[in-house]
Amino acid sequence: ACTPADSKTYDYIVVGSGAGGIVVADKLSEAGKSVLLLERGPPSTGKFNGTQKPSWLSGTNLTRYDVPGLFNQIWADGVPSCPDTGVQAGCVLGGGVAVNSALYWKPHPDDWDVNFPTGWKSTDMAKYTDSVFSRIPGTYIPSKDGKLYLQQAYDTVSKGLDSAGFKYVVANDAPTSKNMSYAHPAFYIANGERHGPLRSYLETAYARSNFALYTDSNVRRVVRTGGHVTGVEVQCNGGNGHSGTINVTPGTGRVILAAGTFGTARLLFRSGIGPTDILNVVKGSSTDGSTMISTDQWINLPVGSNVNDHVGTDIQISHPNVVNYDFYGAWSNPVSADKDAYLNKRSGALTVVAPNLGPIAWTMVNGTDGKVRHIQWQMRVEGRSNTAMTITQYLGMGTTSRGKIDIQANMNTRVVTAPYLRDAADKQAAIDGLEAMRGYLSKISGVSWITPTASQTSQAFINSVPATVASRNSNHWVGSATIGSDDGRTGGKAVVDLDTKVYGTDNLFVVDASIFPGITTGNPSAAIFIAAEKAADRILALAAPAQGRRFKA
Ligand SMILES: Cc1cc2nc3c(=O)[nH]c(=O)nc-3n(C[C@H](O)[C@H](O)[C@H](O)COP(=O)(O)OP(=O)(O)OC[C@H]3O[C@@H](n4cnc5c(N)ncnc54)[C@H](O)[C@@H]3O)c2cc1C
Repeated sequence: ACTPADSKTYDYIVVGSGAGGIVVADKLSEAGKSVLLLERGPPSTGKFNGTQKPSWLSGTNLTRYDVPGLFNQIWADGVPSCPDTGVQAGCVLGGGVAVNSALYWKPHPDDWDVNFPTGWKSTDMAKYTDSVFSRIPGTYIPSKDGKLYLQQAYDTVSKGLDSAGFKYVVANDAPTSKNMSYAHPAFYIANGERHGPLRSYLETAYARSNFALYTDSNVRRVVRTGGHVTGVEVQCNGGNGHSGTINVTPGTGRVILAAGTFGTARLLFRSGIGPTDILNVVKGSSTDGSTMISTDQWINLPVGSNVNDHVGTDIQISHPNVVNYDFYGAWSNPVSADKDAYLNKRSGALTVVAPNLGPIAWTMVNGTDGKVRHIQWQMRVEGRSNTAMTITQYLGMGTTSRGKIDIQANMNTRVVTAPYLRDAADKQAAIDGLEAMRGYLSKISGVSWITPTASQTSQAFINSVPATVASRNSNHWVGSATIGSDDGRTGGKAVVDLDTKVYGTDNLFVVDASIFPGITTGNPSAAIFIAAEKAADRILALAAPAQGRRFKA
């Protein structure tokens, strides 16, 4: 049943329990602050009372979010998706880190040094990186018995990479080796179950008496007078949700938005923060128009205009040695020996992240504009035949193209400009990277090409895949509320300052993927955890807003 808000106040209200929100909420509560973490979605993993599971998991404290071999089934009934977001995203406890493939990479120094402003360079991030990796060590051997399972595709492709001159690394022991290198995929899995922030930071936060978590509680907008936020408006989403206005501690309390690249942008827009044309859409809407904060209090910032994502291009090969395991069948009819090995020993094929990833490889391309671009090659056993592998080229760190998101009158966010291959140098890097990889993969004896076909040039192939969300989406969206010292109110790109505080406010912050000025080399969640630890430190070091400022515009 829905619970109406009471008069309790919090030093910090954190909106969204994803990669950024969980970590920042834990660090703030560890410092003794009272913290409320608000999540719009329902519980996910078993540890936090999730319930979605196949019958063979009944009686266990596990759900489909916990068991790696069931990750294909996470979306089966649509429960975790965010229907108002325009792209795939997880609207459950844990956000992206509950629904993703749990791939986990210690960032390459360029991820900070090229993209981030002063104070957020790789040397500044080193201690937070150590902290994150001590709390979430990750592993490339998910099975508790220490063995790797279903390695046929991995073995086949890695032999080809060896003969092409690639170097094998243990990825998180060698984060700087991201050129002509490959690794076993690394995951935040422990004891054969999904680990990550849900099983580390959230558990420690949850054990503290100064921490509260409300699931099924959707924040509609922040309540503010001028630049000072007093609380948030919450709508109950059923389940155990809460509703009403929840306030921060008068004078000193703060609100942290961690609702993801789309969710945070939506909250800012609905709170009168963003480009005027987009705020006018909110003002014209039937849901928000009559109650929206008045135009004289709008804060004009470039929210939504610097978004980025890995540029995803799928190629497919096949090889007679590749074996396709029926992970979909594992939902209702698991191989009984595999089910027993999982239930009794947390070992075996069901500890393999569905749909079974092959080697992950990295290359770098020198751009025609003089800038280096990083590519991650992510292989999985899935495709047009039972012996096919799909290999996604993730063109990432160093790309210069950016896109834009906005909000529609029904309060759904959407991508208005996709961030893919808009600049010539990005496109050329995708072509050059592919051309080289085709050569490397041809070293695999017995390989056949599905796409591109042998007669198609790499240029023709890259050009044939539309630069749209439908064709290129990599689920790694960043950048709708970019961090920087170039204040967006006066022509800069930044929405938040170096303390992650929204420009023009004195107690509103953003701590999630939105603040990333550009995409990382690998899948981004580890970098988001690290950034969230760093942000917590900077926020805690800030003096409280001066009393009396709170009623000024
Ligand atoms: C299918 C998929 C696979 C992926 N695979 C990987 C991978 O293997 N490895 C990796 O590193 N990254 C992966 N990613 C990306 C990674 O999960 C995201 O980059 C990361 O989770 C983003 O963190 P965040 O904190 O910005 O937002 P999120 O993790 O999306 O969290 C935002 C949270 O805020 C909540 N929320 C939103 N709006 C509101 C509101 N108004 N009120 C209350 N709560 C709200 C959401 O429900 C959500 O829980 C994947 C993403 C997806 C979708």
